[in-house]
Formats: sequence, C-alpha cells, structure tokens
Amino acid sequence: MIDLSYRYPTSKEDVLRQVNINIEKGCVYALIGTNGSGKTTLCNVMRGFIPHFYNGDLRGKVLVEGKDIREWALGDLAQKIGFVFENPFTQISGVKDTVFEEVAFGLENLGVEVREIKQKVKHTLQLLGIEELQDHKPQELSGGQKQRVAIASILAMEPDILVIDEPTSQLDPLGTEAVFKIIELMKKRGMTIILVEHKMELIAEYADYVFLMQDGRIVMQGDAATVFSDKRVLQFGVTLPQYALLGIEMNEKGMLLPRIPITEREAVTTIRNWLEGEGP
Ligand SMILES: Nc1ncnc2c1ncn2[C@@H]1O[C@H](COP(=O)(O)OP(=O)(O)OP(=O)(O)O)[C@@H](O)[C@H]1O
Repeated sequence: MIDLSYRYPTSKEDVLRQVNINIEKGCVYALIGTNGSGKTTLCNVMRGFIPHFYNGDLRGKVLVEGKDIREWALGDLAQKIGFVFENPFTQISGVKDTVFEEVAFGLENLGVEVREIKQKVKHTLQLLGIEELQDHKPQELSGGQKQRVAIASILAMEPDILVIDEPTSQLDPLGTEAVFKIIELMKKRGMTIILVEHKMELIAEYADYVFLMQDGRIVMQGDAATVFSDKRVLQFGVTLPQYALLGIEMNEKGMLLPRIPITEREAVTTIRNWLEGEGP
C-alpha cells in the first residue's frame, strides 16, 4: 500500500491516512490499535471490499501482486485472499445441514468439481483436527467449534493470504488456543496472515511483524520484539504483553536485562540468565 487514504461515503474525515505498508509472503502480521483506529477498514481494503462494495474516496495505491486492487475482479481476489470475520455466526452460511457441506460451500460457489471438493474438504477437516464434526449441524456447534469451521471453510479454498479480524474475541482460552494453533500451522505452510487481535501476549507469541494504528495512521511498525519493547506503544492507548511490561519495569528499577522479553518463554530464560549472571 502506497500513500493510502480512505474516507467512507458517510464519514466527514479520512479514516485511513497515508498508510504505507508492505506485506511479504509467508509472514504473520498483526494490526493493533484502539477501537476506531482503522484496523477493520484497512482489512476491508486488503480484501477488496473497499473499493468494490464500499464507495467512498480511496486515494493512493494498493497493489496485489503488482496489480492495483481496483483492477482485480472481486471473485479473483476472494480466491487469493481469505477473510475470517470476528463473529463466526456471521460466517456460517445458515443454509447447509452439516459441517462437511458448510466447508464445501465456498468451493461450490467457485465451481470446483464435486470429487475435488470432497477431497479438499476432507483434507481441510483433517488438517484442523475437526473431522469428527463433519456430520454435525453447523448451527448446533459451540462458538469455538463454529470459529474453526468458519476458518476451515476459508482454508478449503486455499487462499495465499488470510485476513483474520479478531478471531478470538468471542472464544474462551481453549477455543482461542485452538485458533492460534491453526494460525501457526498455516504459517508453517507458507501462508501470509494478517491478524487483528487485542490480546498482546498472543501477538507476541505468533506474529512476526506489528503495525500499530491510531486515527487511521500507522504510527509504529516493526518486528514484534522491537515494537513490544518500546514503551511508547502505551501512549497510543494499547497495552504491551505482560512479560514486556515486567521487563521494562525491571530495567527502570535498575535491574538491567540484556533485552526485553515479550513471551513467557523469553521471560523465563532472560530472567533466569540474569539471576544466574549479574543478578539482583
Ligand atoms: N461503514 C462505515 N461508514 C462510515 N464510517 C465507518 C464505517 N465503518 C467504520 N467507520 C468509521 O471508521 C473509523 C475506523 O473504524 P474501524 O472499524 O476500521 O476501526 P477498528 O480499529 O477496526 O475498530 P475496532 O477495534 O472497534 O473494531 C471509525 O471512526 C468508524 O466509526
């Protein structure tokens, strides 16, 4: 995205302001920022809903594989970029009787041949470890199961890029962990993932790169370790992973760690090494 600015038809001012970001293949990107900072709008641009569904005023460039997003047909873009909504209830079609059919739905819409659909659905269900749900009614699943089925229905279409907007906001810790295990698995398979998430510990664990938004602008960006060791993040109304907060506090009290840990694992090793070496 180059100098991207956008205003919804009904909004008085720009909700994206001169956004410059570069998304590389195979990395996990996290979008963070306070409510209303523009994260979902940016996702809407990435998946082509802006400008294809929303009018408004879009300036600057969004290039997908070198071609401007305005020139992509939405159908072609949908095959390339999968999108998982915050609320799995919106994603489940409501017209299919079983999970198997639900996951097949997108492929049917793409006109894929029946035999191939069956193979792909089976493979996806296996990959996500939810084969046992295949004959269940989608409407009768738990929130966490629904979210996994929603993700499966997107992954079955084998997109190159997955955009996930707050996938775990409605889930309990176990459901959340299951979704992040899927994200990790997809990353290992070379998928590019763009994630909106408020739980900083999870971002620290899984994301390679972080974009921090405020008022429609990208105000900080960098690899997760760099952004999360920087106390300025707090000025933008966003919290830091608890391990980073601990590290920063220790440094401020003169207990100088060689680096700010951002995950539990890093915190344990860094503090253990510090205790064994320099120590209190
Ligand atoms: N369809 C719309 N029409 C007009 N304005 C909109 C529309 N959708 C969002 N906005 C405005 O655009 C701004 C950015 O909203 P957006 O939903 O992108 O923020 P966000 O960072 O995703 O927030 P949240 O964390 O609450 O989901 C807000 O001021 C919001 O009111």
